[in-house]
Amino acid sequence: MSSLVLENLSYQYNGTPVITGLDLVVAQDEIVCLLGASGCGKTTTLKAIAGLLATKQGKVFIGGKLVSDERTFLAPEYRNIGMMFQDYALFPHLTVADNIAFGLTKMSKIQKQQRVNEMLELVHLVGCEKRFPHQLSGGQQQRVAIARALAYKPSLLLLDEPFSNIDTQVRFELIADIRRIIKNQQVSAVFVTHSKEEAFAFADTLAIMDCGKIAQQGTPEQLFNTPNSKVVAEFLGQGIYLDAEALTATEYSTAFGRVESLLAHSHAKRVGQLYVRPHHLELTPLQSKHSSVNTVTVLNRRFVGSHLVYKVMIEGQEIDVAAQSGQSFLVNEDVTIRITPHTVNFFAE
Ligand SMILES: Nc1ncnc2c1ncn2[C@@H]1O[C@H](COP(=O)(O)OP(=O)(O)OP(=O)(O)O)[C@@H](O)[C@H]1O
Repeated sequence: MSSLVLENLSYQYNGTPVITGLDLVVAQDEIVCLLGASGCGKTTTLKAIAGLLATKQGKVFIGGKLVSDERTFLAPEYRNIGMMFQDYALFPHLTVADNIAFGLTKMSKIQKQQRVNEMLELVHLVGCEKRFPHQLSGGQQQRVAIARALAYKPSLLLLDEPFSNIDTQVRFELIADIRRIIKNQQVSAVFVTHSKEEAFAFADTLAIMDCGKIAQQGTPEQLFNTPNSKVVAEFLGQGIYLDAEALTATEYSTAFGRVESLLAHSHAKRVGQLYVRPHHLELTPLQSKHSSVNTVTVLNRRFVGSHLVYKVMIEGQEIDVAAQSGQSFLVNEDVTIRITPHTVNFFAE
């Protein structure tokens, strides 16, 4: 059974549509990340799932139970969800232990103590139970927040930008840690972030939002390699578009020569654009002194530790291309560019 199902969900703020017929399925124990441009409706979707706002159009099912439709509205406290929202920070006047125990209203004192101890162990904060939030680091505070959200064993966890206040140096360690904790508790989660890197590190699947709907849902690899639309491709890639014509199921003609696809595609329309990412491009020393279609000029070079990155201009669009090992080009040097065989993203016009 799915942990969460949103069916044709819509919501408007003062007559302005924000969510428009959104469908989403979250499987048991799955961590799904809602990603999308600022203002596309991610937090609104999370609030609708939580019951922090009432959606009258569409259905919300949590653990198979209908919690919201045009006639039904179950208040947040009856939805069996744990929340880790930025606005739901820790209570500053309560100790770590009391923060974790806050939602455990139906338990005896001994049961509460046991559960708090279990949670402290889970989040590696044994010994910190008497401290107050201001006596903890940002990462430790987030661990208390996740312990509090998980303490009453919710079936679904909702996380809104939980890592945005954490220093980048420790952020990815914390993400790995919290992912481990969630997986250990076998709970499903919906997570909202602006950051692709956080989403890749934390989620099992990504759901890219656009125009109030889910444009595509899948694993990071699926979305990265086979985006179903330009919106998804652009959201995950730093690529450029090249005019192209599909010659066969695996071959395309561009101004930069023929491009081979490692995956066959069927095409209803042959004319369109290829979305080409930096790692599909290869620079080599100029093969001929006479300028050819495959010649570009190095605009800029940048050392990034393990290799050099060159900025070049292709059909009026700038793109960064990583150098092959041992290669070195100068700024203003003309070089030959090649599009290597890859799983092409072709969008017909
Ligand atoms: N209480 C409100 N009243 C009116 N409009 C609102 C309200 N809350 C949000 N909005 C608008 O609804 C749209 C979606 O907001 P939402 O916060 O869901 O977006 P988001 O994708 O989470 O954005 P961000 O990534 O910037 O946090 C935005 O245009 C926002 O200005």
